[in-house]
Amino acid sequence: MSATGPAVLLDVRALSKRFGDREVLRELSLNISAGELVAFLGANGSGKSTTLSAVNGLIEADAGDITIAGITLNQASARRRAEARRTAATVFQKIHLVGRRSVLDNVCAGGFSRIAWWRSIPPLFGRALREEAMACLERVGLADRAHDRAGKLSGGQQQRVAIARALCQRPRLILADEPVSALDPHAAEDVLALLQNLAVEEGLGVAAVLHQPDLARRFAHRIIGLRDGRLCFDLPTDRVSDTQIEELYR
Ligand SMILES: Nc1ncnc2c1ncn2[C@@H]1O[C@H](COP(=O)(O)OP(=O)(O)OP(=O)(O)O)[C@@H](O)[C@H]1O
Repeated sequence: MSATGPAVLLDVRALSKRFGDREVLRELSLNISAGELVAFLGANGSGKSTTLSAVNGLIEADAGDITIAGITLNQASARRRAEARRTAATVFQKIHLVGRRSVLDNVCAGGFSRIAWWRSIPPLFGRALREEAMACLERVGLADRAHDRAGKLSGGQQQRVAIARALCQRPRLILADEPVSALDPHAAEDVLALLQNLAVEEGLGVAAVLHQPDLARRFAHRIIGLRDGRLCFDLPTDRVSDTQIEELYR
């Protein structure tokens, strides 16, 4: 925390993106600070995933600036850009674990950017990486499943493993794109409670695209509402009215 408040980990300014003749993001500006979970709500096609994809580098925006942990991507050297991108770890709805490998091996994959390529084969993972991966599993409450095959775990547990893998990247920011859409209500609550805890207890910034306004209300500190690629509102959760949320989906 600086003298002026929590560190801004993500600052997006006037981000615009077109796919063909369709304007998907229209001068979108927002930020996320350390210690907060920010939910993104909006109807299908409103630009939520495109926003996160521009931040994590899966797509390139047409205009605007993205600053991650103080590094403005389009002004930085390739090395600094890579450093900024490592600071932001992404968790997807589709979990993409290697089901036949152990939970621990899957989590180790989060640390691959820090190790020599020839060490990224499970028998060659170093002890330090395995210990760090185990610590990440402890943070998500799954250390006791470290040696099980990942494919044996429930959907909710697998998403927690994916979060542990993201943590093994040593991020300051987690970008979660529909992290609970494939989960039952109980597992969804567990995953959001975990993401909230990582924000509050560990000071990470968390951006979570959600399709469940009720979960956003319960777990997010702030809600950003998008409609047709524009910001509709960006408010602390307790100041968002039901009408504002309904209007997003009309
Ligand atoms: N790679 C792409 N090529 C062409 N159009 C795309 C591409 N990615 C997204 N779009 C379009 O951009 C618009 C915004 O998509 P985006 O996935 O960001 O919306 P969203 O708010 O996340 O929606 P959803 O809730 O359905 O996931 C949609 O109309 C989508 O079809």
